[in-house]
Amino acid sequence: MPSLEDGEMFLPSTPGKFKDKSITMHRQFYRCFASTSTMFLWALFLVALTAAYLSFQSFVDSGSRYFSTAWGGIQWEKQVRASAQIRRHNGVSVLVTGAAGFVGSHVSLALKKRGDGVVGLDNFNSYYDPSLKRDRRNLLSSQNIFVVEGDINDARMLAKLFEIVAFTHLMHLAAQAGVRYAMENPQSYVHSNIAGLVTLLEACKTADPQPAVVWASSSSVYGLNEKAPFSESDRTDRPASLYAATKKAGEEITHTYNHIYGLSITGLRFFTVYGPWGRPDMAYFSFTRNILQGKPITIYKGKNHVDLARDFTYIDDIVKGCIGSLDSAKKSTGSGGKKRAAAQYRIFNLGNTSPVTVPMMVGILEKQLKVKAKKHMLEMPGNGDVPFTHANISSARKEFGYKPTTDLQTGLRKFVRWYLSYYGYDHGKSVK
Ligand SMILES: O=C(O)[C@H]1O[C@H](OP(=O)(O)OP(=O)(O)OC[C@H]2O[C@@H](n3ccc(=O)[nH]c3=O)[C@H](O)[C@@H]2O)[C@H](O)[C@@H](O)[C@@H]1O
Repeated sequence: MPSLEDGEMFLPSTPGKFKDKSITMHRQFYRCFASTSTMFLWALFLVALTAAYLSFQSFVDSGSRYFSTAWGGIQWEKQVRASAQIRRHNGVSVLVTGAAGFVGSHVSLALKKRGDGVVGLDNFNSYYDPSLKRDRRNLLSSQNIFVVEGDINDARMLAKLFEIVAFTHLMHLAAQAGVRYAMENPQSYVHSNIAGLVTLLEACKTADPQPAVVWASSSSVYGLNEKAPFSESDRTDRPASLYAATKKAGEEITHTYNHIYGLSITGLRFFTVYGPWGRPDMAYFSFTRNILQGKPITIYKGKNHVDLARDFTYIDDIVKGCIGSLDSAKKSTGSGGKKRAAAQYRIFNLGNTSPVTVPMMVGILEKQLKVKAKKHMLEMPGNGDVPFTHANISSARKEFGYKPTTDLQTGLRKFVRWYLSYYGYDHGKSVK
């Protein structure tokens, strides 16, 4: 291939009578021109290279800003180590993601209480009032549990945590929750429940030792399943919401990490967990707030005016299920990112086994609050809801003796007592 330096290519193909002199002049001119162009091209190339480098740097910087720089440093490492310290014989050290969340905070406290090492991780996002998350965090720190402020998508931060502490277990409870919000902000589900999960599993796979992973799936994976009660072997390939689809995807994703890298995996399908320090986006919580504020509540009705029903499960029962799963989990089998032997893969329903209709749940709240609700009935919109849930829990019972003991009436009484002590009985006017 001729190059720009090859002046010959610009010469006339048929030489004329002024050939000698003019050709020499032409050659000099074209040589000069050609070398200038080459230099120009090189300069352009260097400028482009520098620009690419600079924009990459700013991308990395903005990435770490996005993940917040609230982690790192000697003091931070000291807090992580202290929090991870095991204080009982045969204890475990657990990294709890979503530790400032509803289930995460309860599980963290229960583990710490029995002498296990616990390090929390939470990004304190604003899906619901972050001040409730901060208050849960304060509760945890009063029990010497340190909650790292960070995102499960931050691979560098995760690598650092696994470098500092040889976690025996990961209790992964961080997620974008909520069935209906998925229509408003679908990307947040992909960010936390898919991308975040993969980042976390990558960190677990390379950690040495690899932790055993216990994580929160959801009863929503049963989707349009009509066979009741729901068993783990029932169909889960017809999710009704994007939330459910990301949880189902999580079950498949964790399976691949189990299969390829030897991670021990236990997925827990939670059934509408409720209780003190709960999530304000859930129906029992927002209904309580609205009833106290004298505002109307919307109660969805299924097809043919059938009442919707949920297998509401009290938080203390869920905590027992989480700890039972953790204690019965076998070790991961991989090391150095390689599987050494087949590893355990389990999925359990953690429900209450006695569904209650939403109007009955409202009736219990009215009694506890001693206020009548202003009910607004609405046909269930096509927003991802399912008509009912009902757990078969025989697998969890057999494997680690899971046995829920709190009925909805008792559980809601405890919730209402907490709600009033936290927000006050002023019809929620000073709701945080
Ligand atoms: O167990 C699960 O898998 C899921 O349980 C809950 O999801 P959901 O059962 O929909 O809980 P709520 O949002 O509290 O709704 C409970 C019931 O109240 C109904 N509802 C909700 C809101 C409302 O304004 N009106 C109303 O009638 C819903 O249709 C549903 O039947 C959680 O929000 C999910 O994160 C969790 O994964």
